[in-house]
Amino acid sequence: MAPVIKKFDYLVLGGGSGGLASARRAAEFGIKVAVIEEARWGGTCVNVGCVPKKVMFNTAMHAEFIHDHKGYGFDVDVKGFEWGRIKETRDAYIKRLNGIYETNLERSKVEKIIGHATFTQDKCVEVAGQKYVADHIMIATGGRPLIPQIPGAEHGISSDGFFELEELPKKVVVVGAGYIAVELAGIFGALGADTSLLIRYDQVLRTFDCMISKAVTDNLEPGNVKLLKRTQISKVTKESDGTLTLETNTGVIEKVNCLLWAIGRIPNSDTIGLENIGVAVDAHKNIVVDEYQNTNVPGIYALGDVCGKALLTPVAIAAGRKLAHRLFDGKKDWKLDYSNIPTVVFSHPPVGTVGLTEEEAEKEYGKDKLKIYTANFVPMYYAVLEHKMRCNMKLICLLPDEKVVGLHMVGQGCDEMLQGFGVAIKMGATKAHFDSCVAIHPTSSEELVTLR
Ligand SMILES: Cc1cc2nc3c(=O)[nH]c(=O)nc-3n(C[C@H](O)[C@H](O)[C@H](O)COP(=O)(O)OP(=O)(O)OC[C@H]3O[C@@H](n4cnc5c(N)ncnc54)[C@H](O)[C@@H]3O)c2cc1C
Ligand SMILES: NC(=O)C1=CN([C@@H]2O[C@H](COP(=O)(O)OP(=O)(O)OC[C@H]3O[C@@H](n4cnc5c(N)ncnc54)[C@H](OP(=O)(O)O)[C@@H]3O)[C@@H](O)[C@H]2O)C=CC1
Ligand SMILES: N[C@@H](CCC(=O)N[C@@H](CSSC[C@H](NC(=O)CC[C@H](N)C(=O)O)C(=O)NCC(=O)O)C(=O)NCC(=O)O)C(=O)O
Repeated sequence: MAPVIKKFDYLVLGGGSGGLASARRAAEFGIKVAVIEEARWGGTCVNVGCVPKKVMFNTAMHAEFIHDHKGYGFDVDVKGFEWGRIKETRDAYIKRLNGIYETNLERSKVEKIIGHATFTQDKCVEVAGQKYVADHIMIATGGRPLIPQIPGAEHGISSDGFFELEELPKKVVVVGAGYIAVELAGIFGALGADTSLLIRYDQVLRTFDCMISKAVTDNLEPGNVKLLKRTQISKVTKESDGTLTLETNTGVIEKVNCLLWAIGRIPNSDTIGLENIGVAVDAHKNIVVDEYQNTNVPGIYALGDVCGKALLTPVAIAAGRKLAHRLFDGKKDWKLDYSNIPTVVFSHPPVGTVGLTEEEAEKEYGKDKLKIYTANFVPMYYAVLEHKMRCNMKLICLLPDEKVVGLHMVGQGCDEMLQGFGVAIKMGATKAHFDSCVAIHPTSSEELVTLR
């Protein structure tokens, strides 16, 4: 006899950032909620994304600061760096977080279902032979790294594999020009690996403001990352000594210990039986949703990376919580406003950006309607050091009242500097509002309120 179909008020596919946040918020409203997860609680962010990446970024920051100790008068001998040790403590931290997330679900009275979820033709969700139904079903199955279709590509790893590395590879090649490529190449470089970054064009982060793109590209080599422009791999061969030989359009790269693909991600929408229920996806397999996270099928919603828009943890969390309030808390109009989402790239030094790029602003409003303010300075931290990492800032203002429509910066501390400015911009701040705030001295952030 077939097992009885279990019914919930709210069924969530995916126990990552969006799924967990939405499920737990929904459970606060006294309804019956379940979340299905096939791997580890916490999803990409906790297990193979933001969290372990930030630990490694912090590790890399230590490596950078060690070089600066001498300039500040310290006589410090570095005897070595143990990748294995930070990996062990990092793994233990992630394991603790997995447990915390599991306990949080139990505390919130959200039922946990372990296994791979797929939609069936009879409009159920099936996990390991058990069927489930719900009045409201939300898909937050995230995405996975893209691996190119070239001979030998399987000898490379993705960002997932980065977190499995047991030691710092001697010679590394990272391929890609986005967030992940820049962040992971920066970490490898700072920690002392012979690191090359292969990009298809002339700059990294090409979708960012041109100032950011140029500054981050220029900062790669001083950050111990060799940049190979207009270079694409056509074939990867694994040699008998275990190293990789890469054939590219600009030459052969030999004796590579680690090849890392960071060329984008694809949504996990093709493994969940969407065809059985007719949920629409776009040409990139992103689930198509409206501004309320509704798919084309009533009662089925999607959010986070699987929708392909602003692939960031706080976006998935915020969309998930808003949806829970809309469906179960009577907040009929609640939805996430996807405009002015602040974001940081943990490059060396980091990037902070919110709002329109200069190119986007020109396209939307016309060049003559904009006033652009910039700053380019050496932060005081470097005053007593031989090496200098400049800080670049840009404020894009819309005339006549100079409403700030874009803020871009790259430099030491810009990661932590952005959130407050993000609030101001979300409130509709003008240049005059920025100017009316007295500077905090001496900080890099004061430059943003004294621009002329
Ligand atoms: C290397 C890296 C670094 C990043 N750094 C940052 C950062 O610094 N800041 C930031 O904001 N964002 C960062 N991100 C992006 C961030 O991790 C994602 O935007 C976020 O995790 C998306 O959340 P989600 O809920 O949409 O999906 P996920 O967190 O990916 O969760 C999806 C979950 O669904 C599960 N799942 C998939 N299919 C099924 C199925 N059929 N059945 C059951 N379970 C299933 C998966 O196992 C997974 O646990 C980073 C990403 C990567 C890869
Ligand atoms: N700090 C944060 O908040 C982080 C956020 N994330 C999120 O995860 C998302 C995914 O990251 P990521 O995988 O870096 O993707 P991105 O979309 O950021 O970047 C991928 C880049 O790789 C380049 N590329 C594409 N195809 C190829 C190819 N065949 N060969 C070489 N290069 C190629 C493209 O740049 P080009 O066209 O110039 O070649 C493309 O922009 C990010 O967009 C971000 O939203 C990830 C990490 C950190
Ligand atoms: N922002 C601080 C705090 C870091 C932090 O949030 N730590 C997390 C690490 S996992 S980071 C995983 C990520 N969390 C967040 O992004 C933090 C969420 C924010 N505080 C909020 O509530 O909106 C996420 O995917 N969340 C989904 C969800 O919370 O439902 C933690 O310890 N969490 C334990 C706990 O929550 O009890 C920092 O960077 O130091």
